[in-house]
Amino acid sequence: MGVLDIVPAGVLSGDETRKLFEYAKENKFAIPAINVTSSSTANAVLEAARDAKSPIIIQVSQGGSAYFAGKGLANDKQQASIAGATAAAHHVRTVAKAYGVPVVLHSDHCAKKLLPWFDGMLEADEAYFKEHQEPLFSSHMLDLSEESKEENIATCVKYFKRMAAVGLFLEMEIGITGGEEDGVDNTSVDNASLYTQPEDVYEIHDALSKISPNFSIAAAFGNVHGVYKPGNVKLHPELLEKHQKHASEKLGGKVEKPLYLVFHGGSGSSKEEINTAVANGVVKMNVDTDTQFAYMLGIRDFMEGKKGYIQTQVGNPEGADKPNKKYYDPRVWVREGEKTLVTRVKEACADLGNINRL
Ligand SMILES: O=C(CO)COP(=O)(O)O
Ligand SMILES: O=C[C@H](O)COP(=O)(O)O
Ligand SMILES: [Zn+2]
Ligand SMILES: [Zn+2]
Repeated sequence: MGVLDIVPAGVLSGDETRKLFEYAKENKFAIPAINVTSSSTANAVLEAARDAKSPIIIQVSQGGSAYFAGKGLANDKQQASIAGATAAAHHVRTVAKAYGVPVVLHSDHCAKKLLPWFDGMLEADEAYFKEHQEPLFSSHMLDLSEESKEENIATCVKYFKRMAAVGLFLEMEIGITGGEEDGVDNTSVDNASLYTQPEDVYEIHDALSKISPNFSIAAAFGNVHGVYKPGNVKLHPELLEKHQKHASEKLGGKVEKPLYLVFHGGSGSSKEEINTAVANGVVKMNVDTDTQFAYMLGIRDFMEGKKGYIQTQVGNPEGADKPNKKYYDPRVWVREGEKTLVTRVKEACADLGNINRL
């Protein structure tokens, strides 16, 4: 039995997303969530998943969404982020089935000030649901982790009711991810808020499970966005076991790991940290910085290696009359970035045990 016995190829609904996460948790593997910013990066992620025979999560951040629509557009009311997220979703929906893999289509961190972006995506989900009886996306993230716990939970409850009505999955964040996300600077937050407490995690589980089972929790365990030289924030994925134990006890002990947990800041993590996280019920690990670097690598090497062929349209080291069209065509050099991105996404799949899972 494999993932395709549980869920179909193509973009999954919220219910199917939960079924996939349940299967991953039972079989002790997790699925990488890769941030994409263009059809090129999205296609490379799908290509990697197809080659690795793996389900995959494709996500867009607020800034990545705006980029997808075009940096030349105004975004003062989140209009470019809404249009770009919608365009990215339609693109992935259109091509995903051709790659033959199940895809969780997700939007990344949405802080309080970015809620108009969330509202716009939700309206697109609701419109899509009217026509197709399923939402446009599989899942969205709400990140009110910088607000009080009470406000965080209340906001999630409010949105989750509307999301559940159209079959969406919710990811929420409690405890802060360090580093940077979408112009939110968490580089100097208080250390304690980088580690979530089991009681807080259960309080969220209790509030959200009354609405629908289709949600996950990004509980902080020292996560940081970006790759920096080792500092004083240390990743402690072993703490996640406490969340599962506490929730299990509160729920009567029948289910050993009741929570679907999410690992933010996957870039630069050691294999050991990843293994511990997966053993403790992490079903989704976000990777952005490392895949950004990977996409650049192929293009950098091409530009360096073919330097003599990209200075003028005609004339290269092989002769003054030789044409260079085969070198400056973006399908050639952008493709090199796609190839190195494919390799890095496959590595993320391997790290998480997400290989040959279809
Ligand atoms: O958590 C992430 C996106 O939400 C990705 O973090 P990294 O950029 O550190 O991989
Ligand atoms: O939030 C973290 C993700 O890496 C998104 O980053 P971004 O805002 O640079 O797109
Ligand atoms: Zn956050
Ligand atoms: Zn994150």
